[in-house]
Amino acid sequence: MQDTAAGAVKASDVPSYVGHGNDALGRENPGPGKDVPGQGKDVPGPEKNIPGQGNDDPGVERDCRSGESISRSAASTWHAQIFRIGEQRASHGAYGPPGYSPCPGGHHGCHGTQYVQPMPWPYGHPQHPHPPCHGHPAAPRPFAPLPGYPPMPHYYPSHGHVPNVHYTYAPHPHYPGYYMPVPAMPKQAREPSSDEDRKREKQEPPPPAKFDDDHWEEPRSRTKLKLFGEECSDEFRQMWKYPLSDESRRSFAGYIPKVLNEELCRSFFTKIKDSCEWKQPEGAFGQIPRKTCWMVKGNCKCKYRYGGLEVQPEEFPKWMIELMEVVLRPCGIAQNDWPNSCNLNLYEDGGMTVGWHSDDECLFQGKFRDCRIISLSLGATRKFELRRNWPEDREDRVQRVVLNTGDLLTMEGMFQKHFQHRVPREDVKEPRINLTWRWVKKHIPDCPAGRSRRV
Ligand SMILES: O=C(O)CCC(=O)C(=O)O
Ligand SMILES: [Fe+2]
Repeated sequence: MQDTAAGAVKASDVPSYVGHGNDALGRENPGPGKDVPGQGKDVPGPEKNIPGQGNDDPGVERDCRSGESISRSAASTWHAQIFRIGEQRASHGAYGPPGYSPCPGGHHGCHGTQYVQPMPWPYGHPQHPHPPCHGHPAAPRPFAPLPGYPPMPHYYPSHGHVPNVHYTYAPHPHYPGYYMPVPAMPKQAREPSSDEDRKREKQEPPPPAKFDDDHWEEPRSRTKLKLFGEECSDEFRQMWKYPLSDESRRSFAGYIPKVLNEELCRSFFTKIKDSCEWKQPEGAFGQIPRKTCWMVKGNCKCKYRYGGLEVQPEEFPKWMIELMEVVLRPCGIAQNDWPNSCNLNLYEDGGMTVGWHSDDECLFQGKFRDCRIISLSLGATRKFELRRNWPEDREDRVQRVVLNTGDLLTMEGMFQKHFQHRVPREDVKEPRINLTWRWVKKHIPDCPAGRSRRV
């Protein structure tokens, strides 16, 4: 693919105004255009004036783990709005959009005092080569895929493999053949299906190809996928429940209440809370609304990257091995096959959350093959919700599992491809810790654990 006028995309070039809104803590995310190259930081972004997309939208819903918020209305329309800046500027004629001073430069044909007619091309387009000026934001520039990343044939509603950025590609609306990075597009909950929702649904990205008329994925009878609840020893088999068993999508969520007794829950909770080096990193839209820690086995050096943030690995401490011995027993996994990583979250109270997302990062390969994730909850009771990416008729409900201290939950099969999950905000005062054990299947290129695996 040839390079564009804008050159190859760097993570820092990715427009930061997409998916804006309030974050989970009610703060304003960076407004549109604030980081647009060549544009002053204090320039108000034009989308602030777009009805239904303002930061005061009551329907704000946080999505993806970067902590960003996307209002229901905005989330489905921001894709179109990426390029609305140019159109909006033009439609405001001589005076520019509200909040912008007229352009004294008078660029004939585009905007300012000499405005003649709408300019259909954004800044940066060969037909519109002006630099941004006087508060008129630069329109987003076209992006070529990163070197080594083939263009995606169509929009895919999940995380692209752009290092360190939780982005995917969408075809550029003005440059045929070019693709631009956009944040993972969250699917909207389908419960209230208004006309508006239905209209939006039409714009939604196409679902992946199905295996056959009746199955999204190759059925388990052929792939031989075994669930934890089937592989475990007899003494545990009765304990397993599968609140989600979607054979067509080969996606499952398993559950065992109280794999740890109260005393163990309390002692592990205190140990983990006090000994972890909790971080609250900045994602693409500000600090994430929870604390986190990423632990790995042995010499693995894989960082955990999602939502534009990166968490450095810490080696499994002694208590982790002790905890895994207890928690993984009902899963029937031999110690040699234990998960090699664990993501830990600390929710200090009900205001701390994780938004709709899938654990579909490249490390775990969950979008491409069966993937198992085992989660343990400690401390406050919180709700865990899940929803389908591509619901069919009568499949449109969000499902909910209430997770108490000591409860185990699993996500198995192709769950990360077909489902999203979240822990929503709640009126809870007490803290909760969650551990999710995972198998890193694809180590980062310089990771010694990846190298030794291949030898
Ligand atoms: O806290 C939970 O139960 C879920 C955490 C989670 O989804 C994650 O860490 O990816
Ligand atoms: Fe997750």
